[in-house]
Order: sequence, then structure tokens, then C-alpha cells
Amino acid sequence: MHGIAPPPFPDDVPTHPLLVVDYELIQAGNAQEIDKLWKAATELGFWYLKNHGVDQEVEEMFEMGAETMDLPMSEKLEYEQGDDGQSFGYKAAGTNATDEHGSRDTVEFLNVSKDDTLAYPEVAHRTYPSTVGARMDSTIKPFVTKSIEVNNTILSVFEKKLGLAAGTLLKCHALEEASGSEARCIKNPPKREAITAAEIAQEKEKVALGAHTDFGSLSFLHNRLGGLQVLPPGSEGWQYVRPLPGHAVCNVGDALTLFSGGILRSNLHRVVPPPGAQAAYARWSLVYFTRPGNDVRLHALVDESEAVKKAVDGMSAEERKRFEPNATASEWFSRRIKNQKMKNRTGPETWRASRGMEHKPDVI
Ligand SMILES: O=C(O)CCC(=O)C(=O)O
Ligand SMILES: [Fe+2]
Repeated sequence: MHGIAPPPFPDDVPTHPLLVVDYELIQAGNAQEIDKLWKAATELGFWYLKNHGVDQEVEEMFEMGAETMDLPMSEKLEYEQGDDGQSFGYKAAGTNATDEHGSRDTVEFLNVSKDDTLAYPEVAHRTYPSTVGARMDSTIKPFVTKSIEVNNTILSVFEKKLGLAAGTLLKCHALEEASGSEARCIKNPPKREAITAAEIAQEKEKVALGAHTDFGSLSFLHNRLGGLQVLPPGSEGWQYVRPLPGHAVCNVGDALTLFSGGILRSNLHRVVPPPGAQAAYARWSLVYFTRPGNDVRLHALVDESEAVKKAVDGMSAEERKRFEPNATASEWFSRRIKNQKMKNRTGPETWRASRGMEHKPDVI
């Protein structure tokens, strides 16, 4: 982020191309662009988003993240995530499992709640390090507000495409309702040496953030260095997503997969160290997660949409059960958060209990 500019993403590393969606055209209701977004969201569940207009806010959020991670560890730990099954606060590196064997993640991050941001200076859920309060009004609120706008625009496209009445999905993500929605700033520390294409091919790189699907509805992600990988449907191997300047990476999470009866795809992804010479640099990323209101029940909206009903009717009985998890958004979320924590681990079963809508639950 600071100092010398990192080298570019290497050319000899295979990447998975994502469709590029133009946010301005989506806003303007351009039918062709809406079809492209729909294709991306239903086939891979990931796409690039350009012309989203949040660049300045993203830069400032990265500054806030760097200021926070530079605080003494003792201060950061005062604001560590609690045991309440919510993810807000600071997470130290190595505190989550990345797989069922208990390998540890290498990322530290700071999660700032949407509710705390909008309520500030009142406290909705919890307090944060001094660096957060100092930038709540100038940096965090503008980022959160604009990200919500972008994600809500996309939600309303999905709503229409699924044949749901206007406002059905937006109501599940009402601004004034308490939710797990949050901004996350992530730091993965640098490696001493470059990671070669041969090592990448042999999958020798250490996983920084284990294979997962996102818990909520929509993720609006900004990164600069490589490291994000997707496991495309039908593929056996992980593939890098190349960061493109000015382009966010957006993806669908479990809640939308559940609401849509699997029509919208919540795809597996993970983070490994950046490839090639980029590995010697700290990797920063920033996400805004839109998640349903805490009390919203997660289930396929079969009574509200013919398309969703048809999708669910076409499933095996076993598959259909996965789409009736009998959980509210907050129950779904806290189960996943708690069971990935190393300190709650009793064995492989703990990590397995953290799984969501992954199509290959065992992959790492
Ligand atoms: O850092 C990234 O590129 C992705 C982060 C991610 O997948 C997450 O925080 O859920
Ligand atoms: Fe993710």
C-alpha cells in the first residue's frame, strides 16, 4: 500500500477470466448489461464491476486499515472479536482454521459493523480502535453508504430476474434492521521470497484465508495484489483472479443462494499469497459484505417466485433439505463464525460444522 509500488501480477500464472460488468450501465437499466450480470451471478457467482464510483472511498479505507494494523498488538487485542458469534472487531492472524486438519489462517483483519457505522457516535454493537473513530465520519460512513447503494442496485436486478415482487430482496436487507453487514479490511503479511509458477502449479503456497463461500448476500471486494482464487464449477483446480485497476470483484454469498433456490451461485474461493515477486509485499484487501437482517429466515423463496419454486422442485430430496436450513441469518452466521475459530476447535468436526453452501465441502 505504502512505499515502493509492487510488481505487476505475473503473466505466466493461469487466471480465471471474470465477466466485466459496467455499473453505470446497470444503473441505467441497460438490458444487455443486466443479462451479463445475471450470467455471471448464476454461472460463476463472481464478476468484475467497473465504473462503481467508490475509488476515493476505497483508497481512504485502505489508509484507515493501515493505521489500524500499525497499532500496538495489545491495543488491537482490546477490540478483538467476541464470543457472541458476531464478527465485528479485530481478528488476529492464526485464530481461524483454514481446513479440517486445523491449519491456521495468516490474515489479520478489522470488521466494522454497518449498524455501528450508521449509528455513530452511538454504539449499536461494540466499540473499535481509536483509528476507526477518527475516520468514522470522514472515511468509513461514505464507504459503507456507497457500497450499500451499489449492492442494493444489484439486489434489485436479481429481484426482477427472479420474478420476485419489487422490494422482496431489499426488504430482507433493510438498512434500519440490525444485521451482520460490515466493512472488512484485511492484511496478509509479506513472504520473504517470490513464489514461482512451478510452486503454484504444485499448490505449495500456504493458504492465507481458507476455502469458503461468503456467509451473506453480496460481497463488494477491492484488492490490488493477486492471491484471490476461485474454484470454478466443474474444475478440479484453483485459479487466480487477476486484480484489474479500477475494477472491484463482486460475488454472491450463501444467503442469496438460499433465497434463490440455488439459481444465484455462492462460489468457493480462498486467498493464498500473491504470486511471483508480489509475494514479498503485504497484501491488503477491503470488502463490504451485505448480509440479511438478523431475524430474516434463510430459505428458498418458493412462495414468492415461480422460478425459485421450479429450481427447488427439480432438486433431490437431500439437496432440497440444504435449502431449508431452518436458521435465521444471525444463526447461520454465528454457527459459521464460531466453528471456524481455533479456540472452539475440538477436532475436524468443528471445522466441518462451519461449512455453508460450498459445493465441495471438503476442499481446502
Ligand atoms: O482478500 C480477498 O481478496 C478476499 C477476501 C474474502 O474472500 C473474504 O474476506 O471473505
Ligand atoms: Fe470471501
